[in-house]
Amino acid sequence: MTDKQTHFGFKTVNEEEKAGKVAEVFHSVASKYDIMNDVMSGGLHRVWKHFTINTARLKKGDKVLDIAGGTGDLSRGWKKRVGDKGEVWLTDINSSMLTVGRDRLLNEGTITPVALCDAEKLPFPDNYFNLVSVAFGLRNMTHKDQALKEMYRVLKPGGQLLVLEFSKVAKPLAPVYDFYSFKFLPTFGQVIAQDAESYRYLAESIRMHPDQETLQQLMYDVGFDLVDYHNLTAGVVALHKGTKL
Ligand SMILES: C[S@@+](CC[C@H](N)C(=O)[O-])C[C@H]1O[C@@H](n2cnc3c(N)ncnc32)[C@H](O)[C@@H]1O
Repeated sequence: MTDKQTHFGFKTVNEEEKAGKVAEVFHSVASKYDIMNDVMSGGLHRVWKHFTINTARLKKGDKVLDIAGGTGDLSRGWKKRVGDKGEVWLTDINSSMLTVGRDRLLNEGTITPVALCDAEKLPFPDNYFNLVSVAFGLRNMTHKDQALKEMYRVLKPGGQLLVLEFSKVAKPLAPVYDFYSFKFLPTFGQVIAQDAESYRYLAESIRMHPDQETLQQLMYDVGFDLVDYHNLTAGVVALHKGTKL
């Protein structure tokens, strides 16, 4: 792999191709995204997100940026935490995912601003947010370091970044997890979303994502302090926390 190439699942692609390929995945799955999440994780994604929302250092009136927010699960939780005086931005690079998220929040009576934007080039001022979150999004970004730098830039001093992402599962579980990921996920994808390929990408992209310690180091490298992580479901997922001092 040259330094102008990157991973798209197990494939090596030119860097400028990756965002387009990721976009195809999420345009394709947007309408079935929520039901697929429940089926694939047996509802566990709700527990992981609940844990994330409860972990955050937030108070009423705070400002929160939900990056790669998709269908809005975290944004909804953030809005409850910060109240009507707070500000929660639901953002995503993908118009299909963002439209589903915006409509869903509006239908539930959650009024919150929405922005279509790339995490690697955030359209927000420096030192603005008390909290930035990214759930299951970092894995899909071409330049993770650039995206993390942007998250750091828009946080206020004292602000917190929360990264919820698939991670490296505990060794004894790996064979079962691999069997499930590569045999069952594409089949669920085919039956429910008529798209096996996107769910094969999901399984592959998880394997190519940095493990717990590597992501922790990446966060330190871009400037975060007090970086630690909490494994959930034996490391299927990890919640990384970092603070901008
Ligand atoms: C698996 S979904 C996660 C959605 C939501 N956060 C959740 O936890 O259910 C990943 C999201 O990342 C978004 N995404 C991928 N690359 C991105 C980028 N460079 N900037 C912003 N969003 C991105 C996709 O469009 C997609 O909506």
